[in-house]
Amino acid sequence: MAQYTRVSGSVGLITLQNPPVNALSAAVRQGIVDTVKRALGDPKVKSVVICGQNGIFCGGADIKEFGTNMSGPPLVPMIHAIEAANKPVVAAIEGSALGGGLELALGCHYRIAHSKARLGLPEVSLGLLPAAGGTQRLPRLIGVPAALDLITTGRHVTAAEALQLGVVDRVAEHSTVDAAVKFALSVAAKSLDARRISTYPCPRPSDFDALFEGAMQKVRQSARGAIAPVACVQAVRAAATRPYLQGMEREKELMATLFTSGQARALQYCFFAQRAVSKWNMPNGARWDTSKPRPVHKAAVIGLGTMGRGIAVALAQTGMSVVAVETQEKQLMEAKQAVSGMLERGAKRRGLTPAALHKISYSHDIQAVADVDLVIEAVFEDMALKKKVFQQLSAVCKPGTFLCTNTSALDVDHLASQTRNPELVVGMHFFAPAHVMKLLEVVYGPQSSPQAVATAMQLGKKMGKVSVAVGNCRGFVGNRMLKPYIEQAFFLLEEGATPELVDRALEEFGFPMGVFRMSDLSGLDVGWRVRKGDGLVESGSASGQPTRLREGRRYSPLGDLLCEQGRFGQKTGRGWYQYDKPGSRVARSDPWFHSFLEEYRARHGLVARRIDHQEVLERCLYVLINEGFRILEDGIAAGPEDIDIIYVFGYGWPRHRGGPMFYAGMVGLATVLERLEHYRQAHPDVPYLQPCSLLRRLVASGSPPVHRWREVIKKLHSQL
Ligand SMILES: CC/C=C/CC(=O)SCCNC(=O)CCNC(=O)[C@H](O)C(C)(C)COP(=O)(O)OP(=O)(O)OC[C@H]1O[C@@H](n2cnc3c(N)ncnc32)[C@H](O)[C@@H]1OP(=O)(O)O
Repeated sequence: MAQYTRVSGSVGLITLQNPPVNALSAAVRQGIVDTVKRALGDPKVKSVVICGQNGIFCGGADIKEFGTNMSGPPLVPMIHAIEAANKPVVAAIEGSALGGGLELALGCHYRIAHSKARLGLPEVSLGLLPAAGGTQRLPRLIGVPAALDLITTGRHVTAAEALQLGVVDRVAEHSTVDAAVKFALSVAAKSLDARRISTYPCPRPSDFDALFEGAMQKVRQSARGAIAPVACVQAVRAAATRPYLQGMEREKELMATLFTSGQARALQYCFFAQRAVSKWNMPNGARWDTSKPRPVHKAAVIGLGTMGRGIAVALAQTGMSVVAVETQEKQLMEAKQAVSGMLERGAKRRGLTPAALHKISYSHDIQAVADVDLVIEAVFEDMALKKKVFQQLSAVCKPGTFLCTNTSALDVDHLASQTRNPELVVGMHFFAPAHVMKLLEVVYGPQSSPQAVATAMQLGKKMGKVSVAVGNCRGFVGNRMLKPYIEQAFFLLEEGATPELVDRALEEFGFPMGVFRMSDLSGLDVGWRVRKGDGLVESGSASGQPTRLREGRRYSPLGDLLCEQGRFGQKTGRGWYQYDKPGSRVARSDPWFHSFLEEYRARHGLVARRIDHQEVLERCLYVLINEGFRILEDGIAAGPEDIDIIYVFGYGWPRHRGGPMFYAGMVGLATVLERLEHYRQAHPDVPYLQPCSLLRRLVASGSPPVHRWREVIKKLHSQL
């Protein structure tokens, strides 16, 4: 809806009203059409201001309407009518002007933004393009290079940057509506000839062809198969090469392809899934809206290895006081330097002074954490060591301190049992580098209090993370699903694939790195240590031939054999690939590994066969998805959205494919089930290929869309 009033005698004030973000729903669009008509027809009104209720101008088109039978007046003629008005129309931008919201403002003759407002055309992140004239007006207003940047990245700009770019005419420090009304009074009698952006010529840069070729190359590289960024470049190119109305036709044509695409559905699903995971609930009924977090003013990090350093940086950047503890003097000194460097670089990037530097105090004594509100333990991944740390923390910390562990797989309940107050213990599983990666798994056990979960979730949000609450099990959600995925990749090598082939298939699917390049980056020794701990590793050099079965299950010792040779990946300059030197990042095919693989196959009587990309994807991805269904069945994740967000934000799953569970729905659950059954028959010694009963049940109930899986899961749990 839109409210109409007349203010200051001659200004028609139109207020968009659709909480929480004044999205342009059918009712709002109708409201704008009606109120604009009223203002233009009122002889007492000499100029018009459009603003939004509750301090936010407009969050764009109503995304919930996409995929429905959209009714109500369309945006394009509505904005044209505003631009064509014979009375000045001023947009008063507070909070956000995004997508269709900014396009509406670009149709106005003037734009005034509050200094804290943010503006942008984020349609690309929803698999769309700004199709209400955004791709045609913005380049005319601010030039092609700047428009290309904003439209292809979807980034939000501050009011200051918007002013510098020429997106807005003025920035207001106090009431934007008051400033806009005052301004509207002052321009009431002025000619509008030079204020209609669609009439501007689009400036044609001298390096036109190189600019567009470069832009196209850039989006193709970074988009990894996403179609919207490519369409955005094409639409802006049309602005620079065609008259306005023809450009609008091209914009419409490109949007038509995007609007109904699977990628747009996937990206819009991700938008809502990201918001859904913040509304967490636990199997015991505790929920986000009934559990109050406790404020954290001072936090501590124990252990300043790579993870601890990143966590300390992320904590300090929230502005809170941080105590960083490392018992080894040398490591402490190195960490101090590294953390300061990270904070300084971070502040420089954001154009700030590194105030967070002074928020961190360092100590080698665990007693230093006595007065903190929350501790994050990030010592070496070793249960005995972590147990000891938790016993100490329980004795040292003031009553009520939350004790969190950054373990990536160990049993959080077991650590909780080492403390006097297990209800205060949760996992906070960060991803490396912890100050950069957006994902945080908040792991609760049966004893974790709702307040502990709420506090960890809120702290994660404060640290800029996308936090997902998950239950406690080996590897939690992300790493638990990764295990069968990696295992399949190893098996594919045994059967005839190469690391290059497997990685290419996964990278063409959209992962930034295939499984082997990723393994080289994170270090082969990490998994080796875990497998050793699990008693899976048999020494190959001693027996000459480690077996390929463990307790009746197929096992590939390939990773163990490479580790025995000291091939730990990038850090040693050798892994699944070779590198120019230790630490170098460019993976090159390694003839040594290829002959090693051939010898290995010969030794085990394995005959290499031709493996294609489809098999790589089906085996690696469907087995990971199958484990996702088991996780849902076990109640470790509350819904498919939680799993998808973990994979999109923590594991490089291509966002335009919506996350593994959404992808399964797109492929068709019956197809996933059939292919798993097929591979299970071919590999009866791989239990992970056994389709999970939830998947069978979903297929039996007609493969409902992903947003209806929770009903089936609920029914399943109530029957258990
Ligand atoms: C015809 C096709 C035309 C397309 C052009 C477009 O305009 S496409 C839409 C472009 N707009 C966007 O992409 C903006 C999306 N929204 C945001 O980025 C943020 O919500 C915000 C506006 C910056 C506000 O952020 P904040 O953190 O304050 O709130 P939330 O993100 O949690 O959102 C609050 C609730 O509002 C819902 N919501 C937000 N934007 C929209 C929208 N455009 N349409 C519908 N719903 C929207 C969001 O889902 C939250 O809902 P809850 O139910 O409370 O979870």
